Amino acid sequence: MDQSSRYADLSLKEEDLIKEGNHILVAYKMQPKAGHGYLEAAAHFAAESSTGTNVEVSTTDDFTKGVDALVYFIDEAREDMRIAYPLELFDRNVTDGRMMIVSFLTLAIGNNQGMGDIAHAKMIDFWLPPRAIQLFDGPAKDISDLWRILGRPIQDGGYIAGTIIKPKLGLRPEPFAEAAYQFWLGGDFIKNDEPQGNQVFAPLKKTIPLVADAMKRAMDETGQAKLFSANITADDHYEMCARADFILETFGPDADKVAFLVDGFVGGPGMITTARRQYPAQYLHYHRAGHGMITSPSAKRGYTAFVLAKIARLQGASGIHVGTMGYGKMEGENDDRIIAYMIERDECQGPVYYQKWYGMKPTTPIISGGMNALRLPGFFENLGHGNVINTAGGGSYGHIDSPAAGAISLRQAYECWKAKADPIEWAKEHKEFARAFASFPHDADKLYPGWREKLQIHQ
Ligand SMILES: O=C(COP(=O)(O)O)[C@H](O)[C@H](O)COP(=O)(O)O
Ligand SMILES: [Mg+2]
Repeated sequence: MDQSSRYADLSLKEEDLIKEGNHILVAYKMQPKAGHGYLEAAAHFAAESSTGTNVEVSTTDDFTKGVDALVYFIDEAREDMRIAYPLELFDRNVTDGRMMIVSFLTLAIGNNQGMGDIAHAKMIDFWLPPRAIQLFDGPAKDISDLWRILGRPIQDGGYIAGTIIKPKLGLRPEPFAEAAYQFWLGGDFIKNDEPQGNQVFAPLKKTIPLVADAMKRAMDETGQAKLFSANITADDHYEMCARADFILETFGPDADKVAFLVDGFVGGPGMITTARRQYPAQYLHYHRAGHGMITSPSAKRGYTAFVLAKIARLQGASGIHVGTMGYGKMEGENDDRIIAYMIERDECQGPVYYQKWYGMKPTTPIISGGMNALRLPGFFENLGHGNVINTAGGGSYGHIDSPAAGAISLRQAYECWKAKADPIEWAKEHKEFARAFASFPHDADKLYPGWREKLQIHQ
């Protein structure tokens, strides 16, 4: 059945839809299956994503038609399909009238992902009108809160040197806390790796008090504040809150230095929102492990990493991983910097839409995955600033001198980039940075050929 007379209106202009502000606009890369016309398939897609199904139903009335999603633009050659979703379509909370991201996802990227006449469709961008921005929680805490704790300026407070406790699993409580202490002697921020929680060999109730003690000792030793991002991920929100409450109580007077890490992609929006609403005084760290199943450029369905990050800001993530833009071990490209810009700025051009955030707090780009001091100068150069949290697991615990030396090498890499210095020259004056060359010789060979001779290292 061709539904294009009802679910498509190509006379609608994007700029008018934006001016009027009554719709959420969504851009997809869509290809119908062979034998299906583009507009016909697009209209069916819009029907299935809003009020319709594949046949006319007798219960439809005139009001229903007023909340249809409408295809307003197609460019078949570029697989470009854009749909306007009326705001009224989206489910709102009974308790406080706010919007929920689950409703956006069930409509805009729900059933339409498994339709018989669609070969593939991937969401590449979306635009929210001012009213929708008002109706999402947004972050409660942001990077300026961390800078304040670290005693830095709350604007442009700069690079936060972090790590992930490694090995990923298999440390018992004492060695775990010792690994944390060793890094904190040189660095600012530690996060649980995303699968670390309450394994039988490292019970949370035994590990966390030791980590809190390690933090205290490291702060006494260095005279600096330290930060810990604790994983509270759990299927059951009562379990999640039990973990969070125990952690806050245990850190006691240092509880302001605790962030909560939630595995938000596998755990889902409910987990993020529960953490956001139950603990608005804590920095909320969104770990996105698993996202590659749909965001990978090789995946033709789902949505992009850019879309995921934008969703995370709406939900209230204080920070989310944005990859390493081609400088680390995970998939990514230099121009992924647009992901960081969209979540940290008050307005920004996305791949399709120009989004204004109307003062919603920013979400920190968290840079993680195979990073070390040698890779950082290029990374900062590409991004254009260093106001990020960077967690380098291997880059810290893989430093041949110590985790503290690893941490110091990261900060020196940031200082090197800020000074616009040549990394080899910088290494001559900065020992820990120099020792990163010997620690990660494959990277050194690739990024700084001839480094051995120039630094007079013979091994
Ligand atoms: O454990 C790590 C990094 O460890 P290491 O620093 O030793 O590589 C993170 O889970 C990845 O960063 C996830 O990727 P992303 O940040 O892209 O989501
Ligand atoms: Mg990890």
